[in-house]
Amino acid sequence: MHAPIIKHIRAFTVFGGGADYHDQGADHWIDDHIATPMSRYPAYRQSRQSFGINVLGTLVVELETDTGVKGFAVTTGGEPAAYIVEKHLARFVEGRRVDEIELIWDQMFNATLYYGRRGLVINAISGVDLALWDLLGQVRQLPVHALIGGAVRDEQPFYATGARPDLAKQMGFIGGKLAFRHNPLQGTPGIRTEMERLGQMRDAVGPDFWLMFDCWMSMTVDYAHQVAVAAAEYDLKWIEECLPPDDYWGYAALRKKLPPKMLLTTGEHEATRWGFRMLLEMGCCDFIQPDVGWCGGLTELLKISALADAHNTMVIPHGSSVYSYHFVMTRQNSPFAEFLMMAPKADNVVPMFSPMLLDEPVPQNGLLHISALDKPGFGVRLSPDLQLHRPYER
Ligand SMILES: C[C@H](O)[C@H](O)[C@@H](O)[C@@H](O)C(=O)O
Ligand SMILES: [Mg+2]
Repeated sequence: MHAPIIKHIRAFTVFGGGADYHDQGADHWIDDHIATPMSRYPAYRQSRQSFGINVLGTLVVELETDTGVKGFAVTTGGEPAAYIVEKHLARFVEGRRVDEIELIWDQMFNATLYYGRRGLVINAISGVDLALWDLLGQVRQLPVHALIGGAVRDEQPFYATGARPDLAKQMGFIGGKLAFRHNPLQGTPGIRTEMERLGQMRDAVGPDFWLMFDCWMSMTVDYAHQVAVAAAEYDLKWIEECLPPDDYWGYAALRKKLPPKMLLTTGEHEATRWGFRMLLEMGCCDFIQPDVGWCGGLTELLKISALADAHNTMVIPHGSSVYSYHFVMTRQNSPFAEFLMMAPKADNVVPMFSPMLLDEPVPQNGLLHISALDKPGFGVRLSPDLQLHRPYER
């Protein structure tokens, strides 16, 4: 069968939620005193937007074939990522067949190796890769999960990340992940305050509902160890991304001295199979959490997943809407997934990349059924109401 040729790739930017989901309005739980590596500076403790967490905005990558079929994807990256797509990556995409995804990925990665390897460049490559998978699904009229081996389960359970694990339990989620809000400089008093919150949540949700802390790269090994020891009393299930992504040695040391049963997780700011090989081979964590929009896209996540499986390690992707839902449905070592509560008070379920995607599915009673992912590609459409800007039009 003749595979259509990709005639155009276009890179747009847009602000206001969506893939850059930290780009929210005021009074949102996701920007309320959450500890970060910048928390050592009091001026940057109240709001992550104050130090620029939402400075990039969303990158929208659109592909169009010579037969007029379109595919798209969104990720974090904004205008600098759009520059990389239009000025550098486009030459490896335009003129290729829609089914040359591996070849395109290899050329994009190796052509940017001298300045890429992780971060923004890999975000841009991820955006192109996800758009390629969406386009292939549109051309073949198949959902992405059917292109990568098919579902291994009928429905997928989710835990919820947000300020209200007590409400998440009522909504049917299997666990609740709280954002940690104190940093090492706030010492024991800060830990005490967090344990009061954790204890109240444990009382509210009972003994079996999972409770976790997300620490967003904000701690030292010693402080993370103190937090873990204190949180063991409340049966914290895992402590997440407590150290900077490059501190593989710190993660390995911390993991050796965590309380029994408590898991150590990380990976959302790691990239490519090589970065995750470091995490796996150095024994940094109990399971990995790649973001499919930041780690290299679906093509790379499939490689990362196989490597993790060989290490008997689960892959629980960082919340990334439909771009990870299709993936987790097809992997035995991804038995549950994350859902980020994007309602400002974390008190109801709204689509994660709202308001950018039409037909974006959400878990119902904490579960996503495979039938919710039956449309071609990733099964979503770009909202026509978006103010798209193409900064580097060719
Ligand atoms: C809730 C965390 O602070 C981050 O905002 C979140 O994006 C990420 O770390 C997560 O695991 O969901
Ligand atoms: Mg996290």
